[in-house]
Parts: sequence; structure tokens; C-alpha cells
Amino acid sequence: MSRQVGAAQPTAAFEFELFEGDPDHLRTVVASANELSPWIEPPTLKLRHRIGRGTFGDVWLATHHRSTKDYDEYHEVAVKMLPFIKEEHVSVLVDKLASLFAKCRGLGGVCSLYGVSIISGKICIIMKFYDGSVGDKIAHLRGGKLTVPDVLRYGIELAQGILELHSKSIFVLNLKPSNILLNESDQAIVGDFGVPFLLLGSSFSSSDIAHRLGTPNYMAPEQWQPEVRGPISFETDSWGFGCCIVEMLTGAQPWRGRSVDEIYHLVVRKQNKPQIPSGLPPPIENILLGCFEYDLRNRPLMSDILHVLKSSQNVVSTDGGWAGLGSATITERSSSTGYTEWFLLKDHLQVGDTVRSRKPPNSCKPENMAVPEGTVVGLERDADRDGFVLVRVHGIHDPLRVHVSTLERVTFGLAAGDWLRLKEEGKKHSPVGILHSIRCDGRVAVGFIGMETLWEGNSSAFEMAELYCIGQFVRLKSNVLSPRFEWPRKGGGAWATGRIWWILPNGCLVVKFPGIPSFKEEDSTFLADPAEVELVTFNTCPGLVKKYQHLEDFHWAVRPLLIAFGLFTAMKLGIFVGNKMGRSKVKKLQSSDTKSANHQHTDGQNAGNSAWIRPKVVNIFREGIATPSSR
Ligand SMILES: Nc1ncnc2c1ncn2[C@@H]1O[C@H](COP(=O)(O)OP(=O)(O)OP(=O)(O)O)[C@@H](O)[C@H]1O
Repeated sequence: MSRQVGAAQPTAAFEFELFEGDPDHLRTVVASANELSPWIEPPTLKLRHRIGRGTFGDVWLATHHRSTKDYDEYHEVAVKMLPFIKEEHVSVLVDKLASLFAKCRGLGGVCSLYGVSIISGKICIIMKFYDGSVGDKIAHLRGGKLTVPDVLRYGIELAQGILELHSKSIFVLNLKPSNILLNESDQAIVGDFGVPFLLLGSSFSSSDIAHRLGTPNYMAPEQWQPEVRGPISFETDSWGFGCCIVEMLTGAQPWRGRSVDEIYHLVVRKQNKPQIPSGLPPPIENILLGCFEYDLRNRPLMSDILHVLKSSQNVVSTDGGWAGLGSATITERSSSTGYTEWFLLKDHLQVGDTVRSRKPPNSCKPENMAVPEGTVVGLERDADRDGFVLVRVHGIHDPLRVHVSTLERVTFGLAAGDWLRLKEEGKKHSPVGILHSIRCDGRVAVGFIGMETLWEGNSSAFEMAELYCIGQFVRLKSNVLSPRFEWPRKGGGAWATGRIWWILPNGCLVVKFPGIPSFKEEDSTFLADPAEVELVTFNTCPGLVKKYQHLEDFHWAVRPLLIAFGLFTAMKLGIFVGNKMGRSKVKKLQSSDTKSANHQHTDGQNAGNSAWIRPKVVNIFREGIATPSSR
């Protein structure tokens, strides 16, 4: 069967796009695509009209013609036409799509994919055509708000679809109401999944797409610069999910009316969250607060979201009222540990696990540990959520009954949150990262600067690295000549010392420089690779001068204040010394006056000497060294 690239063109009534690429080259690409089972012949597709245009391509309503010896069939299909990509990337992307198709086969809650084709030189994904989307529903409703029970139902169906994709290691990354499609039974179906992630790394004519991994209003902080602020993980979709729920409840798109730059500034730099409507049932408010945690590790996984939504469904009445227990409260952070409940839920304890007391978040000092190391010997009911476990600790006869939230699982000496260094450094990413999870068999997931997603491998590849905490002072190591990120210098040209203000989940340090005055907030924040910095403390600063210089790192006002204080002290000292000198001189003069007066009494011939003594006394007052009152 021959393949004719570009044979299918949009029908005359609609827009044409001229293909200016090299058809012979693409013919070769398509020849390799020939091997793909989901390949659809371009001539069998007729584009009818465009349904929508998005960052990641246009969606068309089309008919797919299939003919056998006995019959001809015409199906309505939706065609997602991706933007032009460089020819050398076409075969890579087609291969990626083929594997996506294979993974998605048989999934019930996601858009059915039929095949892939190339029309007018653009890669097209052929999928089932759905009658509408939650986005359309919001647009057609007065006020745009869906009822709480409807939001719960769509939310549950959506979470189920996303969970199916996560089970196949596929990220959606473009969750928004227009991508929540509705089937004949009004069931929510995940559409447009995985496309932003597939396009990541491919070279596009539009740099906008190459750098964007979703739709700005719905993007999690780490999604904006995954290599720098990543990694992208399953919890990235929890943020997008939260945005969809908020929009369904309010009818308003998160960050409506804001420009892309403004959204970036609010979400990434200022750590703002989309506004959650008030008066929601507490579990729903709780889950939304969790979805908008800045650090993805503090967000709920889709399975946690599904659990909460399902259990809320029974207690939310048809009018959206809440019939739950009166004691239900918002538990954004566990008061005892400082971690969110969603963070703690990820450390699922089982009998036989080695555990130790969990450090408070952002703690660098060794704490007084109630359980330095022990073994879980028993679990109480629902121990994974909010229960107790029995821990046998060496040297204590009876097992201790300990709340799960105060323990962390230790496997091969490692626990989630540890700082690790790769024994063999790679070139692309930093050698120092943060452990996100470790399985019983030693498989680890580690976040590194320079990697968009979690690094997966074996724990034996790592050694422990120095850990960093918020509030510590750091400076670039002297052997770092060209740092990964820009770093300011001091007046003399040496690297400045900054203070860690935030630590991203990949170990990237967000550093502020309180010792350098800056008037714009953007200018005061810098990023740092933990492998390139060293700690600066009073103890490690050699000598008084260095210690004083470190004092200047605390605030730019330290130097002017010290100078002002020094001048003031010098002035005071001067006045004091002057007073002393003045008094002694005046005393001397007075005594010599008395003496001369006496002398005058005794010897009237010396009276002329007082003429040069008096002007001297007056001069002392004029210079301000002695005040008249001090006389
Ligand atoms: N399989 C489908 N069946 C019916 N309509 C669809 C299908 N897939 C997408 N759509 C609709 O097509 C329109 C455009 O979708 P598309 O995903 O291309 O654009 P977008 O979501 O605005 O942008 P982006 O490219 O960022 O995803 C949306 O209204 C969406 O609901």
C-alpha cells in the first residue's frame, strides 16, 4: 500500500495550510511509521472544520473513510494536528506516539486514540470525537458554576482517568475543563493527555511551545521550568486537577485576565495559589489546599484525591450542603510534625520496615530522636492514614506504640528527603539531588537539577551528600568558575554570600542576598546548584575580618550602620577626650590665672601676660571641645 504524504488537505471551505517541507524526506519518515500499527492513511481522512486552536495544535472534526470489499464506512473523528516540528524530530515523535498508543489501549477513562497520520507535513493524532467537554458545559451555564454534586461526580471520573494514565507512567500536564471531554453518558473523559510531555524536547518553529509544558493558568510551579524547578511528577497533575475543580465550582478560570508573565510571577516567584471558594465541604477544601502546595511532595496523589472525593460523595447533599461530622476541620499541616498529611501518606509503613523518628521539616541539626532506629512489628487499623504502629527498638523490652506521622521508613540507610550525591557524575544534571522515594528492593527516585522528571535507578549509585536548610548562608565554591546559574559578586569582585530562602524538590537552592541592596524583588533572588556551593558560618570564617565580613551578609544595612555607629562613637570619644582635655586645660589656665592674679597682687609688673592667655581660652570654646557650661 503506498503512502501519500500530505494527500489529505483541509476541505476547501476551511483554512488551508501550505506544506513547505521536503516531501521526499517525510516519505522516508513515513516509511518507518509504516511499521506502526496505529498508522492511518492520510487520504482516508477528510478534515471538516476546526473545533479549536490551542498551544499544542489545532483540533479538527474529520471523517475517516474505511472500505472493505463489502462495504464503505465513514466515521466522525477528531484530529489533533500538532504544530510543525523539525524534520529530524518527526520519526522520534511518531515513535513516542506509537508507544503512547500501546500504553493507552483498553483504558476506560481516557480519550480513545485511533491512530496517527501526517497531514500537510504535520503529525496528527486521530481520536474518537466526543460531543462536548466540561469547558463547553461551563460556558453554557448561567454564571458558569456547576453544582457541588456534579463537580464531585466529574471529579471522581476525572481522577479515575488520570489514575489509569499514572499507572502507565503517563503524565497529563494539560488538565483544564476544555480537555475534560464528555461521552454519550455524560461521563468525564481525559482528553489531550501526554501531548505536552511528548512535545518536550522536540524542536518547534515556535519557541513558545518548546518552553511551555501546559496551559499557563493551570500550570504547577515546577511545570514552568521543569529542568530547573522540577521534577515533573504525578503530583504535577494534582495542581491541574485542583484548578479544574476550582473552575467547575466558580465558573472562573484561575488567574483570569492575567498575562503569562504575571501568572509566572504569581505562581512561581511569589508562591501564590489559585483562589479557593469559601463554604466548601471541609474535605474538599482540604484536598484543594493540598493540590496547591508549592512543593509537589506536599500535594496529594491522585489516589488520595479519589479516596477523599468518593468518601465526600456520600455526605454532600443534592443541594451541595455538607452533612459530615461537625468536627471535620481543615488540616493543611499536621500540627505535630509540620508535614502535610499528603506528604506523610506517601511513606506507607508495613510490618518489617526499619523506621526512625522523623526530623522536623527543614531541620539540619541532629534531633533528640525517640526512635533512633527500630522495626515495625505491628500495625493498628488504618495505620496508613492516621493510626499507630508498634515499633521494636533495640534495648527496650516491649514494643513502643508510635504515631505513624512521627516515623519515617529507612531502606538501605536512606529515607525520603535525604540529600544524595551520585558516585559517578553525569554531565547533564547536577550530581547532588534529593531522594523522593525508595522501594524495598533499593530502587530510588531522585530529583536533580537538569532533569525534567525523577531520576530512577538503584540506591547503590549514591552516597550521602551534605544537606542544606532554609536560613543557612552559602557561597559558590572557589573552584567554580562558571556556575550553572548566575551568581552575584561583591564590590571587590569575589562571589557574594547569600542566604537559602527556599529549597526546590530537585535540590535547587533559591538564594537571597540580604547583604546586597536591591530595589526590585526579582533582582534579589538567585538559584544555585547545591553541588557548587559551600556553607558559610561564623565558625568556618577564619579570622576577625572574615567574621565581620560575614556579618555584612546578614543585611546590607550592617556596614552603613556600623560606620555610623563608629563615627558616633568616635565623636563621643572625641567629645569625652576633649572635655577631659578642656577641663584640665581650663583648670590649668584657671590655676595659672589664679597664680598670675596672685602674682599680680604680688608682682604688678607681670600684668601684661594675661593678654595672651585669655584669647586661648576663648579659642577652646569656639572649636567646640569644651562648652561654656563645662567651665
Ligand atoms: N476528541 C475530541 N472530541 C471532541 N472535541 C475535542 C476532542 N479533543 C479536543 N476537543 C475540543 O477541541 C477544542 C480544542 O482542543 P485543544 O486541546 O486543541 O485546545 P486547547 O485545549 O484549547 O489547547 P491545547 O493545545 O493547549 O490543549 C477544545 O474545545 C476541546 O474540547
